[in-house]
Amino acid sequence: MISPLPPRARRPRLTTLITAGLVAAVLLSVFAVLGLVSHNARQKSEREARERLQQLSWQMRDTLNRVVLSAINDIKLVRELPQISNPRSPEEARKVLEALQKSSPDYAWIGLGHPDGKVYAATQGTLEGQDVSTRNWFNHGHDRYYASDYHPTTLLGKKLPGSADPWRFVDVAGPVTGADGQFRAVLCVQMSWNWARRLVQSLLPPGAQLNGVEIFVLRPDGTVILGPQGMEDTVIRSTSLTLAQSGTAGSVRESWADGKTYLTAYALTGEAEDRSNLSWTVLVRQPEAVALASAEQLQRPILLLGGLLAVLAGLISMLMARRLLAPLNALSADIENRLAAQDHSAPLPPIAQVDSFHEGQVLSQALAELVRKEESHLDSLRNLNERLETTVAQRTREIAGKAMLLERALAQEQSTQMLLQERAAELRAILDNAYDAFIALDPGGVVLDWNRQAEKLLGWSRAEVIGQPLAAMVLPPLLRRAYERDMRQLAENGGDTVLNRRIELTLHNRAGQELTVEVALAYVPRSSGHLFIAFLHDISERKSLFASMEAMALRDTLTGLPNRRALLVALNDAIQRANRLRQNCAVFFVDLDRFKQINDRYGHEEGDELLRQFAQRLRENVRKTDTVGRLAGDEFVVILENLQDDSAAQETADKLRPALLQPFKLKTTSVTLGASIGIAVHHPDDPHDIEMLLGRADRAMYQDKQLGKPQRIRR
Ligand SMILES: Nc1nc2c(ncn2[C@@H]2O[C@H](COP(=O)(O)OP(=O)(O)OP(=O)(O)O)[C@@H](O)[C@H]2O)c(=O)[nH]1
Repeated sequence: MISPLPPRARRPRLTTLITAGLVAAVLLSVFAVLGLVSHNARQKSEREARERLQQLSWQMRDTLNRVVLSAINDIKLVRELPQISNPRSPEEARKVLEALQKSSPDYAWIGLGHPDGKVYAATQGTLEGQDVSTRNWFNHGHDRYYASDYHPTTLLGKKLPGSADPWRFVDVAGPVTGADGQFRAVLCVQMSWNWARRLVQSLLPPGAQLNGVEIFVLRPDGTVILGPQGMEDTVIRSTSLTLAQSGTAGSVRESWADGKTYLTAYALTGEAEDRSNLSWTVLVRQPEAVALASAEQLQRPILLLGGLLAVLAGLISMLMARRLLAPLNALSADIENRLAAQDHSAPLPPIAQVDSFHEGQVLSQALAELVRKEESHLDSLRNLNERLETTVAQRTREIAGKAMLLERALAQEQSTQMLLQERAAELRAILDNAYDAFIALDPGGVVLDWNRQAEKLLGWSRAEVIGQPLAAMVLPPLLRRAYERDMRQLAENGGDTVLNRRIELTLHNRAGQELTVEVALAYVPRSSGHLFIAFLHDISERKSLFASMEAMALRDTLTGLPNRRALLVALNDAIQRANRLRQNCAVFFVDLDRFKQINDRYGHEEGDELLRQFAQRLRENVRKTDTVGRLAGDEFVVILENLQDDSAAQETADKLRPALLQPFKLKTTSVTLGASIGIAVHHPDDPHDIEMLLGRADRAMYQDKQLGKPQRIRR
């Protein structure tokens, strides 16, 4: 099976991309051209505007200079006249002055101030005789030509006819000297400021005013002495003013106090060599927006043209792209149909061939080749797939058969497991309820299992001992080394000395009490580590019972003394010790005299009591290391050891006799009776014969009884 292609994300068509790309390129070009043209147009407009404004400022400056210079020239000319330099009368001088005024209508007043500070002659006689000694023109015009700043009139204004604007004047003055070169007077021309206003109007044609061009004349402190309406007498601080006052002329772009940006041309009036006469600043400004309006206007048609070009380019590119991509679209539709075809075994028409352009031709041929290869590849895949499916079906059948077998084996295994678990549970129950304690150990002696009986016997719970070494817990220290040796031997060679046999062991329980147990040990070989199992049975009680019974069998029940059996053993041991130590030992055979009569007279109980007291007296009168026993009836035996010589036994018997003759206090009476003592001594080199030794003692006792006195030792 061929896996289907993943779903395709929606992508724009190539026609759209080409059209969009071309439109974007055209728009980009238009904007680039627009930017360039606009920039150049702005620069050009600005340059032209600046030039215009500068020309205006220069014209204004030159005209101002020229007017003031012309006034100075007039003064220079007139002062040479004798009517002025040496007037005969004020009338004579006045005539000359009025003639000058007539030729220059803007000369509002021309006067001649004498050194005494009073006006000597003046046009229309105005201010004649008045004191002008405090006026600037009078003071500065003594020795040089002086042109004053614009100023509102003081004296003269009141004398002149009324005007809409207050009268403002510019004073131009110069010294008048006589033929002898002596100072005679100051000649002053006061020019009405109206000529300056007219000058502005003549320089600014209506068109320029419409374009927002404005001319300012400023005093050095920035006060507007000539400017647009409302701005006169205000103070301006601007870069252009500063630049102009540095003596340069030019133009700047700057912000004015109204917040707008203006192109401003600046120039400084007065003579470059000496500006002390006149240093007004001429500023000619135009709002930048207006100055550059032509450049801005140029942008609109370019934009329009660009837009049209973009639309046109889009249309053309779309048509071209469609035409170019039509064969490719047919090709891709063909491929899509092939991809969408469900039945891959059905034959599909061949890939369409594109012959209209080279790349399409190469692409369609390459695709046709690819499709051919893919179809052949698909055929191989189909064949492979069929073979694979057959193989898979066969393997599946085999696996199903094996799975069934495995299932059966698993079921069998499960039932075996259950059986095993049941057996294990049974075994556990058997072990837990076993009469004996059960312990399982690994070859290292570590506890692996521990039944309930083991818990009872030894005191540790199963949980406490699992994983613990057994020997350290239950074996007395002395036995541990032997136990470890035995365990090693068991692990190495099976240790048949202990395996499968019952052995007796002494153990400690948890409380530290000693227990005697009978152990049956078995060895279980296993693939997962060998196992020793031990069954322990407590035989402590049986042992103590046996011991007490054994003790009873060796004791005389009436007197508590060793009986005949014990005496024979003790005598045997004494002979062995005597032989080993090369010392003598002796046997006393002691028999009560006329004991029968006690029984007969006082009864058996009193007879028993007498026997007990007699035994006690015997015990008290020999050494602790000596043995006193009762042979039978009223016959007793004393075994004496560590005797230095032959007389030692006789001496002991001699000491014993009087003690035995002391009265015995019975319940009902007190009796005194003697005892016959037979002595037999064993020397280290004598034959080891117990019966013979006892017989000798018995015979000696009989003789003693017969004699009624102690006998000498007989060999
Ligand atoms: N009360 C008592 N009497 C016993 C016991 N065993 C033996 N007799 C008695 O001790 C007596 C021993 O008698 P005999 O051997 O003649 O000794 P005897 O009377 O002392 O005579 P002689 O030895 O010749 O002086 C018997 O009468 C026994 O019945 C016993 O355990 N208790």
